[in-house]
Amino acid sequence: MTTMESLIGLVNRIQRACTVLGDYGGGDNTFSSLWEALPSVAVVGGQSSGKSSVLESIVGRDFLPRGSGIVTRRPLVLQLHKTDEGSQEYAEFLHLPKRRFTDFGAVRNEIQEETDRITGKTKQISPVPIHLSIYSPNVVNLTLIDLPGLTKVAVEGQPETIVEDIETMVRSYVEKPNCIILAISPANQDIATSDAIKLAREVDPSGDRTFGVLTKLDLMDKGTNALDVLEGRSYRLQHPWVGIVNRSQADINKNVDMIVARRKEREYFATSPDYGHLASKMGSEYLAKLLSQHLENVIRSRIPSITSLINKSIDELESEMDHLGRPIALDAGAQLYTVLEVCRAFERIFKEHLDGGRPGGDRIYGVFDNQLPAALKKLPFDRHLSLQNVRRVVSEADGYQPHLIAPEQGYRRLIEGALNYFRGPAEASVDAVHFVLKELVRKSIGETQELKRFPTLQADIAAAANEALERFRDESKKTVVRLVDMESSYLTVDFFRKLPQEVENKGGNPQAPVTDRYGEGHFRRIGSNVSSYVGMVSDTLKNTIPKAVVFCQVKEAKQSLLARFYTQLGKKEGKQLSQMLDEDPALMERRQQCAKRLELYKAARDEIDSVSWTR
Ligand SMILES: Nc1nc2c(ncn2[C@@H]2O[C@H](COP(=O)(O)OP(=O)(O)OP(=O)(O)O)[C@@H](O)[C@H]2O)c(=O)[nH]1
Repeated sequence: MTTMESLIGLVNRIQRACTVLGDYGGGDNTFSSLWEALPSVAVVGGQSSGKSSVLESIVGRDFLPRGSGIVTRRPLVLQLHKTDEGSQEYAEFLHLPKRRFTDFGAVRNEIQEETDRITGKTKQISPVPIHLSIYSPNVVNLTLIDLPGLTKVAVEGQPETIVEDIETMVRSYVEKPNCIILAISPANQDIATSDAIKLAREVDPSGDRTFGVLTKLDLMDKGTNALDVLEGRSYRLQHPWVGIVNRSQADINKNVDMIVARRKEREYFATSPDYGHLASKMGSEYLAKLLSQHLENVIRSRIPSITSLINKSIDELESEMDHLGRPIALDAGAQLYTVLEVCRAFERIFKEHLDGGRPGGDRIYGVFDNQLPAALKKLPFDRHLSLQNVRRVVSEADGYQPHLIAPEQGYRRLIEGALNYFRGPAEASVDAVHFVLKELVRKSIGETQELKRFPTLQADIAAAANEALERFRDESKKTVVRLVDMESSYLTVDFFRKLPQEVENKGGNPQAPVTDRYGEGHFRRIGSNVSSYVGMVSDTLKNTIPKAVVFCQVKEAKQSLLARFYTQLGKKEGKQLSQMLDEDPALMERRQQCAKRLELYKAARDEIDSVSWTR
């Protein structure tokens, strides 16, 4: 008994948790349904087949709404809990957890009102179940789901589609492989025309999970009996048919007590000439026990697959939660911590791009190894040091008094003019590296998983990093321009000392005319001297510009890309921090749903663990 109570109770508790979280099968299919994995008994029957009467008889109480038209418009999950003999009967609704109903007339009203609460007075139907638990010594442990009666015509006030809507809803329950179908048919109607059997045959052709119930045996025409059905000859099912005699309308009007009705039913079968030999397997009490036992067996056999579904779902949900990121705490300290964590993750990735491990850093070397030398090579020194220009510059520098030995001023002007050209490639290298760094920031932001959920913080980090890169660029430009300026501020004396003297040069050729001093050869020599001096400077800058760029931009970016951002962060208030951690609403919603599901599955796992002795 303990086992039975606990197993059915276990499924009851999980079912209730499912309903609270909006899982009642069907509907939202972004998550696998736990509800659908749980075995349940659904009661199906045509209108007036005696469905309500069977349920009330199993419970031993009048508690279902009555009336014309479609009364049951939401599934009613009826959980029966057997209590000790002599204890008081009471009912409880899941939606009114603190209230105990001892008056079953009030239960009936509450079912009606709760139905209307969701469906309105429009007489629509809704798949959201009402959960009712009944605690009584007169019940067996069993869970039944009462569904709207199958109908053929809509009555006044009901939408035209109701006939189809009801069938769709009932079908959505009974087609699930874990659903046990309690198919109610009246004996005073041809079984071939039974709505319940028609539907059961469709969804469970082997009859494995269908229990046939025949009501109104007492209303059959005199001289006829239902033995062909009850003995499985008319329509064969894997489980034996159960015949029932409920209270007649007259009994209901006279308020015949349910317990009395049960006794009368027992007597009916015991004394019936037709069914006497089946008496021990007929009646609503027998039906309740049969179902309870069967449900327990099914649950026991399903526990391993339910457990594995739960474990699989927990794994999936946890990995999705990891992917979505855990929820952020509300206090400023924790928020600051989160922001810093995310920033560090970004910085780590950015550094990997520079130091290797991730691609991109090599493009900076590309600037130094290709772009800069190529740009230096392309500088228009040929033009600047053309014979014509050398002569012009030197003559202009000399003024009215041509130089006597060497054109000191001319040299200086030519060299200064040439050195100015180096600014271009120097600044271009700074810009090129700046763009590489900027691109790496963009890439790193994209690659920081932790940042994906915070679009605002993402934009803040991007802005702070780019602002820092701009600053580094300015500093770097100043430095490289300074390197160039330094070259013109003081020329390398050694170079000129080592230059062969023109006079000595001509020593080998004493006949050379003195006028040559102002001739072509003279200026060509000047040009060539300046050119080799500039070549030497070019070689120096080819080495020093990269040093300056790395020092001012690359190293700074590695060390203090977000330094200012961190300082500003320290001054921020809780509200500003939470604005930074503003998440994408769709993502928040998804996380909330995942968290809720995870809670459900974990609760279900705990429930199952708590009855571990079932194995
Ligand atoms: N004599 C007799 N009457 C029955 C029996 N079962 C049900 N009835 C009567 O048949 C009528 C319909 O029974 P319900 O239990 O309300 O049937 P239902 O399938 O719930 O009907 P709806 O709620 O209208 O869909 C009632 O007047 C019952 O008293 C039975 O076995 N014998």
